[in-house]
Amino acid sequence: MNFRIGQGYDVHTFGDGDHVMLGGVRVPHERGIVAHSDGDVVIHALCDAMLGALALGDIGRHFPPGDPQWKDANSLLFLRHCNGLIAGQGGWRVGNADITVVCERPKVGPHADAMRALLAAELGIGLDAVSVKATTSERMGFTGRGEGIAAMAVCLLVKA
Ligand SMILES: Nc1ccn([C@@H]2O[C@H](COP(=O)(O)O)[C@@H](O)[C@H]2O)c(=O)n1
Ligand SMILES: C[C@@]1(CO)OP(=O)(O)OP(=O)(O)OC[C@H]1O
Repeated sequence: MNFRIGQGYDVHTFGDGDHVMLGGVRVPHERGIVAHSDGDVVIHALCDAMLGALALGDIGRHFPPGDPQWKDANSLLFLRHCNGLIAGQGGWRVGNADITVVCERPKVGPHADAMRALLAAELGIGLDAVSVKATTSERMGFTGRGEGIAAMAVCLLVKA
């Protein structure tokens, strides 16, 4: 078995709106997200981790932020594309992924299992191979002040 590891990080600011997309799940919130796509920081961080594991650049290289075709795009499209990309590099797949969301609110915990199920299904891997966690910043910094939301992802790619 061959292994590669990658990490990813993404941040978006809160803006007008009534929900945030996290891990493909619509989470009700009194703010929305400012982004070119749907601004799903969980998926963006995961895509960057998958791309990084094979040194394939980053999400902005594959889906340029100025490209109108990605306006309001569902980020699951990006994940599907990245999963196909790594498979096409000789048969890599995600062995497991571990994601941490950083925000004071919304509460992520009640939605984490739905995110895990969606991401695992999209990647074609087991539920136990996808972890979604959350933490606050104890009211410090930009996430602590509620200005934005961040996510970090680590993933292991495996190939027989
Ligand atoms: N947006 C968030 C933030 C945190 N949680 C859950 O609360 C726990 C405690 O967070 P601390 O930052 O005080 O350590 C954390 O372990 C998560 O279970 C959450 O669901 N959503
Ligand atoms: C996802 C893309 C797609 O245009 O744009 P955004 O939704 O703004 O997200 P970001 O993580 O800032 O940049 C990456 C872009 O590829």
